[in-house]
Amino acid sequence: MITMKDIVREGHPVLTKVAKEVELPPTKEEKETLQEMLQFIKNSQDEEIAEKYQLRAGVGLAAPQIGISKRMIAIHFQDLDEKEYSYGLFNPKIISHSVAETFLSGGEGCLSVDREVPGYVPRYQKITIKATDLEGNDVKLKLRGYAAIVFQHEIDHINGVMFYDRINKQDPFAIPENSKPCD
Ligand SMILES: O=C(O)C[C@@H](Cc1ccccc1)[C@H](O)SCc1ccccc1
Ligand code: NI
Repeated sequence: MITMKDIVREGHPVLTKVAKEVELPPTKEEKETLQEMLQFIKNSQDEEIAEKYQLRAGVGLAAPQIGISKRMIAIHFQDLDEKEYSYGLFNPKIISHSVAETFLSGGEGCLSVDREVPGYVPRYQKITIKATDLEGNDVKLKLRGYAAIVFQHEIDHINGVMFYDRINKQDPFAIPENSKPCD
């Protein structure tokens, strides 16, 4: 079972490397790892389990965050319309995106960053991604708003990009052109 001791923290080189494509079909071990990543996110949202194992709540996790430099991400959350997103994905890729941008007015956090980093993180408002899921199916997801933000945060991780890399250094709260807050 993955717990916080398995989460790599900022400063570790694996977080700023571009992770390797997973050769498909994935090995049994790669599938098990991705399943464990998804289970960690679900556990982190379960009050009792999170309390018992002192898990920090998360909605996504990328393999580099557990020290594995492979293109695998796990995402689990319900958006405000109660739509559930629960995916373990191999080799996710953004194949198209809007010009328009968005951001969370409260900024972003990260399970690998044990500090507050204030500022808006500009993200695309809409994205289309393709990937392979845990059952080996090709998936194509059209995402917008908060879901688009979560998936972009996790895809950044497999490209070695941390959320604070995207914050405007001169003015962290500058509102990017052609953007609107997501919340
Ligand atoms: O570190 C991670 O990759 C998990 C992040 C993902 C994330 C952060 C900010 C915005 C979108 C996605 C964690 O989920 S950070 C903690 C958290 C928990 C619940 C809701 C939002 C963020
Ligand atoms: Ni993160």
